[in-house]
Amino acid sequence: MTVVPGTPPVLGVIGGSGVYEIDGLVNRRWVRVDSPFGEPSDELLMGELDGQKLVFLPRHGRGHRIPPSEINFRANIDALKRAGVTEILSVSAVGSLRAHLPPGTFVVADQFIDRTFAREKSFFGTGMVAHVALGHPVCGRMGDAIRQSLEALAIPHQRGGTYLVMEGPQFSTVAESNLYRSWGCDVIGMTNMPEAKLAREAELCYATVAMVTDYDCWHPDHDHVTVDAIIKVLVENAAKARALVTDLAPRLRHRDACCRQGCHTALDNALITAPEKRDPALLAKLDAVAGRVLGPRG
Ligand SMILES: CSC[C@H]1O[C@H](OP(=O)(O)O)[C@H](O)[C@@H]1O
Ligand SMILES: Nc1ncnc2[nH]cnc12
Repeated sequence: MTVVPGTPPVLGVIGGSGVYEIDGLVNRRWVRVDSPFGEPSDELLMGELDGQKLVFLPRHGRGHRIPPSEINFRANIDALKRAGVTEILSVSAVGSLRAHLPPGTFVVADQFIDRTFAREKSFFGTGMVAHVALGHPVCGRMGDAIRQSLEALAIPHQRGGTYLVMEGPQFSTVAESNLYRSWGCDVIGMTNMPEAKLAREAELCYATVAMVTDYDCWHPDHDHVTVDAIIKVLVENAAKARALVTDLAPRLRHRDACCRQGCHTALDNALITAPEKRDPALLAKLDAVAGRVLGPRG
């Protein structure tokens, strides 16, 4: 769907570890959405929250079936775009790389360092090359609204922070954890890249709420990170995340034009392949992601 001035926002929520459902949705239904990029993680849960259209996708699938490296991020973002989503809230569990960010803190991350290496990272490729800007990888307008919600709900938080994305599925070594700290990173997780890159290519606003579940292994009192310890905090964080979505949805309802930061027009100056050299098969797959600039049939 092309975002034109006056198009009402449709909020997409990608739920991470511990967030497999959304409370309070009316007219809720799970809908299968096919993508030319393969299988999304699950069906999409559609409904309305306080009058705001919302589409929810559990990143690992219901029951947490899919590990980080096997998530089909392209299919997920493409399916959300096909479902009409215009802005994405990504909710993620992370480890803390900073003493002042204890478990239970929510970080509205605004930068990423992408250390993943085994994932498809672009919708584009041979036959249709594109280079989108990523200096500011998240939507600042959404970040402002998220901060308002976190303040209203009295959830301890930090606005801004760098999220190191590792391949996983194993947690880091102490040497890696200390390296990432020396790079100035604040939190560590396994999923927000290439998700944020693909959202930008698909001209969707994207914002991350990174919920701290543990101090990563650099911390002298936390020699090992364990799933058991994480899950305990995760359950508490997940309840707060659902409250956050409920508070945030109406705050995002009013947008009378495309995103001021340019998220909805990211492809305007990104396409480089000469029209006569473009691959029709790839163009056909890009109908949803890049239909605004390529036309619905490329
Ligand atoms: C359950 S701990 C590790 C797991 O949790 C995070 O996932 P998500 O970002 O989807 O909440 C982390 O990236 C790992 O995939
Ligand atoms: N310490 C950690 N490292 C990577 N991903 C995580 N998700 C939650 N805690 C994490």
